[in-house]
Amino acid sequence: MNDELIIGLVSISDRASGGVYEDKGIPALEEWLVAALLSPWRIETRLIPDEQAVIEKTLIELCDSVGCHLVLTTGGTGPALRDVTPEATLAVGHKVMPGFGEQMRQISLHFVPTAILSRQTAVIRGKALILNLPGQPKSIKETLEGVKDAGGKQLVPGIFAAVPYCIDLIGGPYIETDETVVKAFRPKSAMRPKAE
Ligand SMILES: Nc1ncnc2c1ncn2[C@@H]1O[C@H](COP(=O)(O)OP(=O)(O)OP(=O)(O)O)[C@@H](O)[C@H]1O
Ligand SMILES: Nc1nc2c(c(=O)[nH]1)N[C@H]1C(S)=C(S)[C@@H](COP(=O)(O)O)O[C@H]1N2
Repeated sequence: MNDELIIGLVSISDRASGGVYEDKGIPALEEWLVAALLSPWRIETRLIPDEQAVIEKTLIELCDSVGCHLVLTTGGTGPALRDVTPEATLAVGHKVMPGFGEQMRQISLHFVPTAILSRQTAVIRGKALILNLPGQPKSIKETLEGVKDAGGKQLVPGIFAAVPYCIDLIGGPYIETDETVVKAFRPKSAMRPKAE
């Protein structure tokens, strides 16, 4: 089916990939996507260590060979010596998309003061959008969905709000979301009537 969104999920963790602890990154990403996406999608997953060459090779394979439209990474974006996910992402990108990292830090500051230690970025490689998310499994939902008050009112939009239109612009499938999880923003001219 050619309107199916192919999503690469990459968990970058020395300890999870080495079997020291169970990987919670990929399950957290998948669980969030199940709740958020209404249009057809499938995932390709990779669990790898914090090695720049391995991260670059994995991102290139997912974009160029698997044909992912969207690649979400988790982990390796802090200041520690082995945290090199942003460097690998920038090395394989054709265009830098700095707004995603800026928005993630805005969101995360509502949860932790150490959000300023995060170096998440995003790039376009060919027809794929690659997005870095923080490593803490709970931060995946926080950054994708944004900040809501106790009544569910959106205070700061999540970064996923901008993903469907970005994928439209790079020639990928039309993504529809569950608005109670995340509302996709598109200009009126780019909206399609909702499927009944
Ligand atoms: N894939 C994962 N599964 C479960 N917990 C994780 C995972 N990645 C990170 N975490 C948790 O989030 C914290 C911050 O993530 P970060 O990417 O900075 O990991 P780290 O401290 O560099 O260690 P490692 O690369 O070995 O996971 C970790 O210390 C760990 O508690
Ligand atoms: N939403 C959210 N963002 C967050 C965090 C968090 O707990 N929640 N942790 C911060 C911390 S402590 C660090 S070091 C950076 C980088 O995280 P990473 O190395 O796990 O990718 O993300 C930050 N962003």
